Amino acid sequence: MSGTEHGDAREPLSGPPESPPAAPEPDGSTTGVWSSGVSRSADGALRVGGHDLRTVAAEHGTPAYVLDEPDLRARARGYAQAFGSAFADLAGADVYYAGKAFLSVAVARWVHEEGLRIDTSTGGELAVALRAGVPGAHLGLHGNNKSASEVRTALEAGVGRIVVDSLAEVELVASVAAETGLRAPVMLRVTTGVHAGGHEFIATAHEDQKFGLSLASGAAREAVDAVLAAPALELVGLHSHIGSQILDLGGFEVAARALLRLRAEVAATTGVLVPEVDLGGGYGVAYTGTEGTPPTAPQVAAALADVVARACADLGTPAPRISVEPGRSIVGPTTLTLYTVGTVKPVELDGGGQRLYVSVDGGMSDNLRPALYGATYTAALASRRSAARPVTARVVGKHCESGDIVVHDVALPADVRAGDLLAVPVTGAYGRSMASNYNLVPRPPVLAVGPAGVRAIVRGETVADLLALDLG
Ligand SMILES: Cc1ncc(COP(=O)(O)O)c(C=O)c1O
Ligand SMILES: N[C@@H](CCCC[NH3+])C(=O)O
Repeated sequence: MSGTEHGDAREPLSGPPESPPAAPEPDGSTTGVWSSGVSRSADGALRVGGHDLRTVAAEHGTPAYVLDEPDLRARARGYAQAFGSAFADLAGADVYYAGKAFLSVAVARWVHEEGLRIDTSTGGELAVALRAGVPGAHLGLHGNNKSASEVRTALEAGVGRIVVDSLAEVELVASVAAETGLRAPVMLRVTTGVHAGGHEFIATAHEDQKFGLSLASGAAREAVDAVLAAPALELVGLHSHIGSQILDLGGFEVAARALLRLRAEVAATTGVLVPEVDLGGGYGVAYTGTEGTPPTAPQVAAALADVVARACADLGTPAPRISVEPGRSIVGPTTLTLYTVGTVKPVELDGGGQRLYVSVDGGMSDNLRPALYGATYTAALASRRSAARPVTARVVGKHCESGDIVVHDVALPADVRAGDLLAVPVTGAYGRSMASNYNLVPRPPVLAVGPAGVRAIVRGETVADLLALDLG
């Protein structure tokens, strides 16, 4: 069962120019590529929440991630409400925001205030969520290679669930729990064999990859029995995450049915009815506006509730409490990256025609996804409107790699020039969170635009920060 191929590179680096689409105009909706607070002023500049991006750039510099706080809150609230109502007649549901997509103290606080729990996958993410004041009971800890110290911190913080990823980890968590005298609430991550998602590297439930306990090999069932036999462990749930950037929800039914079947078998053979089933995250978003319509939170919730109700009826077991872990679909569309254009270079192509290479002041260090997955984005002039004819452009970064591409193909006005601002939408998920200091480039700030105006919720790094890490 495969999802969309969106996200895979489709085109070699050189080749005949296409006529790529320009970025769609902001329309205030929540289904397009721009967050709902993005608009264009009468003189053609982009604004977020009424704040002119020229002013934002002048005050905070570029590159910068610009996050639309009301949009993020609305998406988080939308998930909480959609799952709350879709599962009201079953055993209820919790939505965990997947912090790996992007986590900061402010974001953790906002999503918590809007009714979400938080899924963390490292001690670092856990520390940020705890600093935000999210109660431990509303946090989960994931990870395929947790350290004893991460497990200890999680137990001491009273996390609601540690999602165990291997048989070795059953032992690790049991031994840390015994040491601390705390009973560990454990979920087991099961690989169901479903292959879904936008790219090989982000599909996570087929057999030949590192995550989870295989259902087919019997490891999942072995882990269930090991947890039930360990006095320091409490089996609170079964978990499956099938992949990311999924636009076709079909794979979730296969995975949910497999988990619910395992739950029914465990109940039949041990008498233990596992109370919760987590169906993971992975709901896709629109990056360019050409990939079809992504599912909305109410559509996802209704589809999953329907699957759970039918599967439980078929199996003759009561419905479990359900949880899900979306990251990208909550934070991705809330953020744009603002860049300043530097060098603009027309390049003659082998097959004839020209491509305009537009270099910006960031690149693969602030958005690794195009280089890692061939992911597609779009871009728009943010500082002015232009009536110049559209040309085939490629937005590239400032790093020493020809694969340092920000936007593979996009129509930009032929007069795009040094000093223009460019906005790349939908960079909120896996942008700042996968950023690096490659070429010793400082990582940009995350600027939140909200009721209090524009403020940095994550400070931009400086060269002094980089030098401070270097001990000579
Ligand atoms: C275990 C787990 N949960 C949740 C997520 C969040 O996925 P997404 O950001 O695609 O919703 C991921 C990432 O794919 C994951 O690995
Ligand atoms: N980092 C990936 C998604 C995988 C996330 C975690 N399983 C992306 O940018 O699409």
